[in-house]
Amino acid sequence: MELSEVNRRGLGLLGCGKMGSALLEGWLARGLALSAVWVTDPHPSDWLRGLAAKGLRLNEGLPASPAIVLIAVKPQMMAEALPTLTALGNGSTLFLSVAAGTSIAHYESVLGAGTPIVRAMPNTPAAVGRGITALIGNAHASAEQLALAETLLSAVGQTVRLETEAQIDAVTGVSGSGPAYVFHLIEALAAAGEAEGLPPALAMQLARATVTGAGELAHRAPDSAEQLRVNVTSPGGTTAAALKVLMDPETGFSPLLRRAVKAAADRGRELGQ
Ligand SMILES: NC(=O)C1=CN([C@@H]2O[C@H](COP(=O)(O)OP(=O)(O)OC[C@H]3O[C@@H](n4cnc5c(N)ncnc54)[C@H](OP(=O)(O)O)[C@@H]3O)[C@@H](O)[C@H]2O)C=CC1
Ligand SMILES: O=C(O)[C@@H]1CCC=N1
Repeated sequence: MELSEVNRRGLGLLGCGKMGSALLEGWLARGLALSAVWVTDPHPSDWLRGLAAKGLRLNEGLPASPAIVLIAVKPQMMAEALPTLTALGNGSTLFLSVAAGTSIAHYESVLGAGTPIVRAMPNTPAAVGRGITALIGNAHASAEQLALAETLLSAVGQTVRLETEAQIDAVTGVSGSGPAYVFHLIEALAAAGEAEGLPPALAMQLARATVTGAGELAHRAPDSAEQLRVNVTSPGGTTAAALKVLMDPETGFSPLLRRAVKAAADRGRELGQ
């Protein structure tokens, strides 16, 4: 099943906020027809309204048997939103969920045990084609349906298949939530620059360019992250002085990120209860 099949049978989107929009934007850029998209969202953005004026179906329900339905509502809205989709369960429609926490077993219990489901965890760099999405299907998702989910998700970045659903909470802690840690790094780096006497705008410009530049270098260079770090670090120099603080085994980055990623993964597990 390829994009032509989606254009023929349609794609439903339940919840089109930050993540749903990022994915939809990428798919439209890759050839998904506006006329094949049905979106349900109580407060559509101006962008969505603009697309509706050009042929996307907004809050008009769903087609009789869409190839795929993307579920992109917050886990907290799931109890209200999911029952609206039960008529499509146990059929040939693939459900693709990006919601943190909500398990495949939960979808099966609401939509029907024979429903093809792919659970995925993307991230917001998908909006610029640089996301990474981990995915796993249930027993009823065919090889073609998994391939379709992968085709769609690879339109907005890299994809990886998981071996077990249990891995997805750790994935959420690393890459799903991860962009927020990096944006906070920019904020914290800029604040530290200000504390060293730089004007706020200059500190922010330096911090943002440094994080995005280092990210691009990590993306393009063949070297390991460790080697890229070593390349910046002159013996006895300024970077070594900073890394002594950041690589402290008790108070440095590693134990801090370990706690942060654990908190995110634990919250994912909690949302799944
Ligand atoms: N943001 C991210 O970085 C990532 C998010 N996710 C997952 O994606 C999902 C969506 O997150 P995100 O896009 O950030 O959240 P948003 O709040 O931006 O988007 C959710 C959208 O769903 C709408 N909505 C609420 N209730 C319903 C309903 N009953 N039917 C249809 N639509 C409804 C919301 O409308 P309103 O605002 O009016 O309530 C909103 O537009 C979550 O499950 C999250 O776990 C996964 C990976 C990364
Ligand atoms: O914060 C959240 O719960 C979602 C899941 C991953 C990123 N955002």
